[in-house]
Amino acid sequence: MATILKTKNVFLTGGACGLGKGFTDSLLAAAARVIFTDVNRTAAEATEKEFQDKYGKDNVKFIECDVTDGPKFEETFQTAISFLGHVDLMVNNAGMMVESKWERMIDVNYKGVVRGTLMAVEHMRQDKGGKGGRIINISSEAGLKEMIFMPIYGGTKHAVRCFTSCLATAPDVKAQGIEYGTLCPGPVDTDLIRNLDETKIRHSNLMQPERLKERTSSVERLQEAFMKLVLLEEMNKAILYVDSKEENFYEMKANNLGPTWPADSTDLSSQ
Ligand SMILES: NC(=O)c1ccc[n+]([C@@H]2O[C@H](COP(=O)([O-])OP(=O)(O)OC[C@H]3O[C@@H](n4cnc5c(N)ncnc54)[C@H](O)[C@@H]3O)[C@@H](O)[C@H]2O)c1
Ligand SMILES: CCCCC[C@H](O)/C=C/C=C\C/C=C\C/C=C\CCCC(=O)O
Repeated sequence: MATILKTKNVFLTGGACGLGKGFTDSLLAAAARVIFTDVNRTAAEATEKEFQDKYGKDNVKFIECDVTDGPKFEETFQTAISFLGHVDLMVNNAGMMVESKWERMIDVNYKGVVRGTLMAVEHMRQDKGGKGGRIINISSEAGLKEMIFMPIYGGTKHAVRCFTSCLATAPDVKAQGIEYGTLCPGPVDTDLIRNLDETKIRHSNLMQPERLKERTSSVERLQEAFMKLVLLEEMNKAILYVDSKEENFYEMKANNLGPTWPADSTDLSSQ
């Protein structure tokens, strides 16, 4: 795997725990170099040490940064560029699911992803002197369907999917030399879905823990799906939906989800 990674210099948000930690592990195992951020310093420092021992000190570094803090996020991204030379894979993963903290959740889950994406685009775009690259944003099954338990979380995840797919189908995408992909996991066994009470989701009395358990994937399964996305020969417009019930992953393309307007504006760029 080490030799076929197109993108080796990675910036990932929310890498201390859960999926972000899993994705970082898989990228490092494939010989990438990763800078990851998080707000949880204690967990992140333990993760940094674990990965530095496993993959070498020069290959992974943690920088404390909250994705809702614009100036700090910008400064952290510039530090990452100095450390790596350039960033060619941006993974906007940091997220939370606490319906009662809905303003914070919109800031983290949507504004944090938009901020990270726009920063990476400015750095990567070949039509402005960059080297190109890939941007993967983490949405959710709740970004594809309406889930009564999580209307605001789901709204942020629909927004992430829509935003990413709009950029992927824009007329200047080829000139930018950037590919945009979205990962949409169903429930995964991380802290995000533990202790689901009324502060975290709505109608928690209707949530049947055994049914949730049946539908829950392991972090390892999501690592496999993530690497499938990373290793696609052509990734632009890909939306990878991971359902725990199926053996396979569902790969969709941005404009397979429904009509877009214009139908696909990337076609307009060649006219
Ligand atoms: N676990 C699931 O069922 C599931 C399903 C679909 C999508 N997702 C998405 O996957 C992503 C990762 O979630 P997870 O399940 O690993 O959750 P998690 O809670 O285990 O990990 C999230 C990480 O993000 C960090 N983080 C939170 N707010 C941050 C901020 N403002 N700035 C920087 N870092 C921050 C946390 O400290 C934590 O380390 C999220 O975007 C989540 O919405 C999770
Ligand atoms: C409550 C799980 C939160 C997971 C959030 C994550 O982003 C993924 C969401 C995708 C689907 C979650 C939707 C519903 C939960 C699944 C099964 C619950 C079964 C509920 C029941 O029938 O009791």
